Amino acid sequence: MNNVISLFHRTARQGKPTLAAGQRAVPPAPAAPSVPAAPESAGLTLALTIQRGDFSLQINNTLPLQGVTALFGRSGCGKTTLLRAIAGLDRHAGATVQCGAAIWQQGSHFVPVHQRRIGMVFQESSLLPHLTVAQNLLYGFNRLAKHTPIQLQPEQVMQLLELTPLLQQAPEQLSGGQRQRVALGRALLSQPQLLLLDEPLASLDQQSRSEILPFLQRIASQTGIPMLLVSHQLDDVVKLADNLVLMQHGGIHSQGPLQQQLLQPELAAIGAMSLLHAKSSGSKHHLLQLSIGQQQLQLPAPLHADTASYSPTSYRLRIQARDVALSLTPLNDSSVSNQLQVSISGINPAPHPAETLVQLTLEGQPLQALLTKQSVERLELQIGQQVYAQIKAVALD
Ligand SMILES: Nc1ncnc2c1ncn2[C@@H]1O[C@H](COP(=O)(O)OP(=O)(O)OP(=O)(O)O)[C@@H](O)[C@H]1O
Repeated sequence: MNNVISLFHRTARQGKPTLAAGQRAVPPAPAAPSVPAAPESAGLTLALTIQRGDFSLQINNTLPLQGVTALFGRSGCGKTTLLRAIAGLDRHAGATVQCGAAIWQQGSHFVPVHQRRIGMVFQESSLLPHLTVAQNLLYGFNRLAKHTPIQLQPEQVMQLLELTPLLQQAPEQLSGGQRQRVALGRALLSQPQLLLLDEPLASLDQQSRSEILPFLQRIASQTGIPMLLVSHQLDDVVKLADNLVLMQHGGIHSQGPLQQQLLQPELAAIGAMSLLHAKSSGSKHHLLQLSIGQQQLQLPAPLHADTASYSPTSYRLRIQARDVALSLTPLNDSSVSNQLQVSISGINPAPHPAETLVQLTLEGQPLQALLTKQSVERLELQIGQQVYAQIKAVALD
């Protein structure tokens, strides 16, 4: 059984991800350049009605402007249309787009895309082919309007994204993942108050995706610049996002903190999973010692976790519902070492008629278990009951 639990390190300082652990090709983030925190903001207020043939997008919502917010939904539900309207790439009459205190569109007022403080990265990076990496990075930075507040210097961005070795290369000499890193750097150097990322990993193979994810996590934790991330991949969303906006049929079905949003039945249909926040008290014999409230679990430490420079204090655990089993009493004769006391908070139908999705509460955090209906009946599981959750196999992403 693979990928049962994935670990993502979060800084104790900010409570946001800084550097993913596990199969990362990227070492822990170097000492972070000091980056001023982005100002607190009231959110991204949107009022839009867009009609395109049979498709209509209707949005009347305020999205968070903190951390990473994923726009998630089926193909054709309107994610890119919404992102383009936010960026000002498309102008739609009657729309309102307000980012914090900045009104980008309202009535006849329309701030063109180049005057919105937005950094954008798309599926295919659009680096200028005749310029080196350094020149690409600095292209926009050297042309910033005089009054633009500089929150990130080129050296900081190069360090953050480990671009220094690539500076003299041409875009055609870079791998897909490296090109996306440069595109991210260029976007950051435009001094954005919001990063818009439209499937930035979609054109990459699995190896490149896992290489670039930690950099996205670094950006989120070390710059404080809010990100709106369009993604088809729930796995990527769970690794990166703090909030999830679930889009359906041209509208926002629901939005909220990722941990709660994962309980939405629409997401369970894709593959129910849970996100748990755990604290670490270090590692022993290559096993990370983690606690969730009063309860403990152990997981194989990421390979670089034993180094002195790598000592995160909090982690996110991603657990597939199908990898959680339940018993009425603690099991002492099982190979499963992670056994946690939980209470049943819901028993719901699963997409497959033979299965049931059991919602659990573990020290105040939601956990889901996908069981057969037969097992639920045999154990006579009921809401409110205290049971033991065995998290079967353990693997790190
Ligand atoms: N230029 C256009 N003219 C007409 N219809 C369009 C145009 N662009 C998009 N659409 C339609 O608008 C709808 C929403 O498209 P959009 O690209 O926003 O969806 P999406 O959720 O981003 O999809 P995907 O995940 O596949 O990228 C789709 O039904 C699409 O066919």
